[in-house]
Amino acid sequence: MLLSIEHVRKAYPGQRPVLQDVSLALDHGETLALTGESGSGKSTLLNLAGALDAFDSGEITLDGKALSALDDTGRADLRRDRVALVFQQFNLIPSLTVGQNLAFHARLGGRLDKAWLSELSHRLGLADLHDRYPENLSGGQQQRVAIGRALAARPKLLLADEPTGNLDENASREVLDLMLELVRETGAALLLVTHSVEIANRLDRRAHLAGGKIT
Ligand SMILES: Nc1ncnc2c1ncn2[C@@H]1O[C@H](COP(=O)(O)OP(=O)(O)OP(=O)(O)O)[C@@H](O)[C@H]1O
Repeated sequence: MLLSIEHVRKAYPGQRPVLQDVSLALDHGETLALTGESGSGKSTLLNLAGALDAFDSGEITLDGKALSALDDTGRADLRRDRVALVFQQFNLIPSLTVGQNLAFHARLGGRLDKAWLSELSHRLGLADLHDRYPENLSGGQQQRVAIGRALAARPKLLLADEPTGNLDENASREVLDLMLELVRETGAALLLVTHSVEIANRLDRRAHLAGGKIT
């Protein structure tokens, strides 16, 4: 098992708990769609799964490591080695070129493999765009850079929060196709937040979040 979430509770200060008792498991290489109404806590759960935030009780185990036992530094180390994220807003670094954005996280984590990066860049149709800046790319191109950047370090877990939410239908299909293809090829597991039933149906499994629990 790559990711195991057991009876997790999470409340933001001064609020009722967003997650009351969430249990969910994800195997190596498995793809899972997380659905739920706006405000149900999907992004919160994704952040916890990626060791980006702390939870109140329960346990999350990522690649054999219990997150409750880690401090901020421990969580940051685990995240850097195992996890990558793709967001709806692309979140590229505006002052870096496409080529520099692609290499950024892999380089930070000391896992830059130039041959793999070059293959990724070709597969994602980005080879001719390396010298451009994000602002001069279409949304679909920006998200392809974000996916390349995420997979460059060969993460075991890819977390994607509405990754095609800002794209039109064609770009959305193209980006999703490429992401699923590369995820399956690299053996990464994928936890993807989506409102789309069509997208959810393309993944191995689906979990629905409501009332602070998986239903
Ligand atoms: N950092 C935070 N501090 C305080 N409250 C927060 C924080 N992040 C989220 N919340 C609250 O927690 C609840 C769940 O938010 P979350 O973003 O996890 O939901 P979501 O299901 O991803 O929503 P959406 O589909 O609209 O993105 C919301 O009521 C939100 O206002």
